[in-house]
Amino acid sequence: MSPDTDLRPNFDQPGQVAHETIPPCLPEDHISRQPTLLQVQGLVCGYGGKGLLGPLDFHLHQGTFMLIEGPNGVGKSTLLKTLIGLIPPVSGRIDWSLPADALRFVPQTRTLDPMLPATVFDVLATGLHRGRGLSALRIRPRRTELLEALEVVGMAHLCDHLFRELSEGQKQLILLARALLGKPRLLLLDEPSASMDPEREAATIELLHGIQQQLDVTVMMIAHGSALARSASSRIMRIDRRGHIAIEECLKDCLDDPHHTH
Ligand SMILES: Nc1ncnc2c1ncn2[C@@H]1O[C@H](COP(=O)(O)OP(=O)(O)OP(=O)(O)O)[C@@H](O)[C@H]1O
Repeated sequence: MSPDTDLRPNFDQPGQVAHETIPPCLPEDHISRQPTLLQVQGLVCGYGGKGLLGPLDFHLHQGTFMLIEGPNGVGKSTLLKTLIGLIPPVSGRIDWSLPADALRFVPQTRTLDPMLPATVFDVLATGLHRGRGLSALRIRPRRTELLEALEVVGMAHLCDHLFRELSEGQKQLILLARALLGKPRLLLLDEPSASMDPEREAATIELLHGIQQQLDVTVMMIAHGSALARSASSRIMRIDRRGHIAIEECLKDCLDDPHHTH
């Protein structure tokens, strides 16, 4: 992130966070003129060769804020994990046109080891690891760099605390700070505000919206029924109980996309 760009929302004064909807600021035809970062064709996601979701066809332009909604258990997390290669697709194609290290995934905190003997600093430092194995762990992070990322989410005071002793909402903010290290071009977030109070949730979505608008970072985020998240979004993917998707364009610019409903 550019040090000149102050995206800090009102984390310190939660009572003053505005709850009005966030106006989409991009010009109407701006997004469809942006490069396509992701093209998905006939994708079926699932486990052990058995389909859970799909077939899905959609694309993602740079600069999009895409919200993914759907009932529990339909496969939203499975979809994100399949897109980033953590789960092999049952069938179909996933074509990224940006390097893997430009993507950052923010998992649900409940998927993490509750006994993890790491401080917030340690967890954040893993956001700088590149490559595989022990060589990836030998990185010596600069404390100031990590503190700057923590300041963006209002958590710098927790830098030396044990990660496992934080609240779930605080953990979510730490994982978000970790995702902001380096220069991500795409953030994939699995319910980043699930455990947050309304003020923190509003500040987090305001922060993500600011990152998307000012740094041209593309966002793909799972969230359950958040009106604020909807208002920040330029596309909403709804997954129904049969594993089918419908994509709503919140700006008129993408309506020429032949894959926009399924
Ligand atoms: N490793 C796995 N092996 C087999 N099945 C799995 C695995 N992980 C998840 N599932 C199953 O896949 C289905 C979809 O799970 P997933 O977590 O993707 O749903 P979701 O839509 O993200 O749900 P929620 O909104 O509750 O987070 C669930 O029935 C789940 O039990």
